[in-house]
Amino acid sequence: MNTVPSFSPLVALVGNPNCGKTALFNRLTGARQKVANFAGVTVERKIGRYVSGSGRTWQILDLPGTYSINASTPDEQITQAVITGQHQSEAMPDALVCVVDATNLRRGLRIALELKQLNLPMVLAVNMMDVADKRKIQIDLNALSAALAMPVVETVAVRAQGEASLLAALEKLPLRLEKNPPATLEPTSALELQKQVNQLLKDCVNNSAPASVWTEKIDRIILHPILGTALFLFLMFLVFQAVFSWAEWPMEIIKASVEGLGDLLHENMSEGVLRDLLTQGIIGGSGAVLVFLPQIVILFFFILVLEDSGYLPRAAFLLDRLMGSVGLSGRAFIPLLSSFACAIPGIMSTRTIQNPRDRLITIMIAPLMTCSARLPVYALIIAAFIPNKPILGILSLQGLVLFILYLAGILSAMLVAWVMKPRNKSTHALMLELPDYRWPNLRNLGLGLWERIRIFTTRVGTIILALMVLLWFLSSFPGAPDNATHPAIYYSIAGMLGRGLEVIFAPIGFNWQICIALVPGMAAREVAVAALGTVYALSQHGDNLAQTLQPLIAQSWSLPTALSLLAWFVFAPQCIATLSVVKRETNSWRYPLIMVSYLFGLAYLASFLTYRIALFFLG
Ligand SMILES: Nc1nc2c(ncn2[C@@H]2O[C@H](COP(=O)(O)OP(=O)(O)OP(=O)(O)O)[C@@H](O)[C@H]2O)c(=O)[nH]1
Ligand SMILES: [Mg+2]
Repeated sequence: MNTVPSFSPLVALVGNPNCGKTALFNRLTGARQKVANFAGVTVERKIGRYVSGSGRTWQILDLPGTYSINASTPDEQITQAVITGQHQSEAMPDALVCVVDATNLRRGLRIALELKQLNLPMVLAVNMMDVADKRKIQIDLNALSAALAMPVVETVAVRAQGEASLLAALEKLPLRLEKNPPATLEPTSALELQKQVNQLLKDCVNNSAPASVWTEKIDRIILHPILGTALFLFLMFLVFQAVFSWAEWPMEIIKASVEGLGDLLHENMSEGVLRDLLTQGIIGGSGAVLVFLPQIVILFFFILVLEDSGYLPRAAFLLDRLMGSVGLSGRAFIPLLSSFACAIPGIMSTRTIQNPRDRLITIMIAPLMTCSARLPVYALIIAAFIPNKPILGILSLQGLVLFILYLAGILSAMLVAWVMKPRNKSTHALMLELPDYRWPNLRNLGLGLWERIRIFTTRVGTIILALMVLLWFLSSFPGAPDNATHPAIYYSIAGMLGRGLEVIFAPIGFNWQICIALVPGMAAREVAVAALGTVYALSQHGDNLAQTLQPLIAQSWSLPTALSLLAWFVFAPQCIATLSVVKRETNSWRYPLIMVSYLFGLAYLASFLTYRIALFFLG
């Protein structure tokens, strides 16, 4: 009988940022952690496992990339703490896999030499060998292995079986069952390290080919102050145009299916509470959000392509001056850009910012970047109130309005950053790595989009659904009195709440139906759309249920109200999940509280001005 080894070693993947650690981790463990072509993608430790041929279970730890084991940023500190056994909740690893980028060995070998001092069993994985081969970089793995006195393997983390050699090397690694005591590091001088690296490169690497020619050529345009900036603006604009024009027909299909389902239930079920709950509460509510799936997918398509191509750090360079003028560090660019997807990963990736004050400012303004959950709200109101007419022949007016809303968020963020900026701040040059351009990996792109579809539909099917059922009950009971002049919802618990809130929000043009929707909208912003769907489905007299949300609000809101609501959502105090992440990252309640209050204030002010000005001009 075979005995299965019971000891499951903990192996940590360590190395420079952007060398492919997470790609390897995903390959080994079947996980789907985020992989992208810029430094600082992974900012927290992630654990996974795989079972090797011998039956042994290995625990694999993916860590944030680091340039040296002497950490300077909060994400690097995590890596340092884990590998030296000082992390509070993580045991010291039993072995290390040092991942290096074959096209950037000079930097990779530096950290390999540093890690070697920890005296842990270690394998060197020379990754990106496909790229190195193309560039005719020859690496003598045997010589490197002999010089470093450790197994050296080549890997291609983006190719099937690209990790096989690493698995084989791990199996052969002599592992001790008892843990080493935490190592005390004796820092080697930078000069000494450099000397050793130079020697290794001389003995083991034959690199006569120049660096990527393509990258240099493309950069001449993309990093050009005028051409590059124009291209950046064009790209951003393209995204918003695409969100509206490409999404049209898939949205029609979803809308028709949702409506068809509603009609089917309405016709085939007998009248009663259950039918109302299903058609008005669930289909009217969750269905109203589901329609926006295509727009979300298109937005993420662009984000993922930009992330994987290597464009993002370049955009950070282009905008560094502009950001510096309001006191933001160029490093804030990527966290802020990620916040367009969702503020939560954006806020987490501020861990790559070294200066605590810079980091705090970035956290505080991250929610002003329009997250994808707000897209349904914008899209709903824009589609209902902004005519779908072309301007200058090619641009759509709806896309332009969406662009302006995003821009309004960005400009207010810069204003807030400027207000928070320390007055005597010395500016320092932006040090960011520019990775080589890469074709976005199709599998990655597909997985990334699938992940988004899954997250979105899960939200529709769980939190939004649950809230809509609750809202439906609150909006249906108690029923209308006998002499009712309004629809029943007006007299319900939710109706009373909405009418109470209307006192506060009437000056900015919100009716009681909108006020009801604002409350569950705090759980997640797209819920506001679902809630409007339910509330308006219930506000209907008689049997004209077939009407979907968009024509309903077009009939019942004035244009100033619609504009005011758009302005509200540029600032709309963020969802509870964001606040709890701010609490965690800043370690206090102070900043989430400041954040809610200042955003609420700004939202109210912006809506008030918008409403009043619109009333003045539009009557
Ligand atoms: N061609 C090629 N690309 C690779 C390989 N390994 C990783 N990549 C790509 O390199 C980029 C960086 O990969 P990640 O796995 O995110 O790198 P990381 O080391 O986890 O980076 P951080 O989390 O920022 O420290 C991605 O665009 C990957 O698709 C490889 O072997 N060959
Ligand atoms: Mg990573």
